[in-house]
Amino acid sequence: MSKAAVHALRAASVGVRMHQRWILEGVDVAIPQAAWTAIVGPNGAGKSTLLRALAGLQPLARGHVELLGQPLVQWGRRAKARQLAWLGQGEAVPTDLSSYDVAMLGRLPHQGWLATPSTADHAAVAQALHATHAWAWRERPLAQLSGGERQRVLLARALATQAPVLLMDEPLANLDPPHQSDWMATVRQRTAQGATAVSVLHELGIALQADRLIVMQAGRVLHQGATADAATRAALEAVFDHRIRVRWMEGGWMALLR
Ligand SMILES: Nc1ncnc2c1ncn2[C@@H]1O[C@H](COP(=O)(O)OP(=O)(O)OP(=O)(O)O)[C@@H](O)[C@H]1O
Repeated sequence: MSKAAVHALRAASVGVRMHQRWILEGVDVAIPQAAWTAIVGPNGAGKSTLLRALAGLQPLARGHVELLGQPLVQWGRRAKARQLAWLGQGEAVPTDLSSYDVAMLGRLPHQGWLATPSTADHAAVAQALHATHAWAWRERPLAQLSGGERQRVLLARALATQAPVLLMDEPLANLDPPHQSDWMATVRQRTAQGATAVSVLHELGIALQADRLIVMQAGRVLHQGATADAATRAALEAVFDHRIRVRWMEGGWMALLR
């Protein structure tokens, strides 16, 4: 198979059960490389669970997931951590660590046991903290930052990994509009360089800027496809009971509340 045909991630017949309930059922998704895919849908649709399943963080009752053409379960822990960076929701992070050291945690998969960070590690951390505009407070502990500032440091940690696949669950939580825009620019820049980004988003105006959407409803994938396709935008309106309208305005697709 050519490299271009290998998906960054693929889920086949994935089912997740929790407390005697199917949370995901019969989920098939194919996520192409070098593109930004947004996972959208109402509360409780299973978006975070799908993202966790794609990251190998969610035990599956059925089906399997492949990362870059190889079953996820066959990847070694460190090898997987170098390929796949994760930004979760409300993650427990030691808040006494400085922002710089938190971002450096993203370099762990590249470092040997007890090795001091290399020049490449420091360069990756500096680049990531600049990209999220968090460099100015690199010496401050996470505990002393606001919610949005903390989120930008956690995003820097994920970016510092420099993994080809980046999974982000509600990455815009607490970010003000300029920093949402910066996040989008960073994602576009990374995907232009060949990386793959997958993000769970509630901000539909931003999700509509993604290359592709996975539209979820009640534990199933209702639709997946290019944002440019009318069928994808119709699925988005349908999954929210037509309480939103997607319209072309000022050179882009916008979601308007009804
Ligand atoms: N630990 C758990 N035990 C039982 N049910 C769970 C658990 N975690 C999530 N669920 C249920 O699984 C379903 C999907 O949850 P998930 O967090 O994936 O949805 P989501 O689409 O990300 O929602 P939201 O938009 O509200 O963040 C929900 O009905 C939720 O109540």
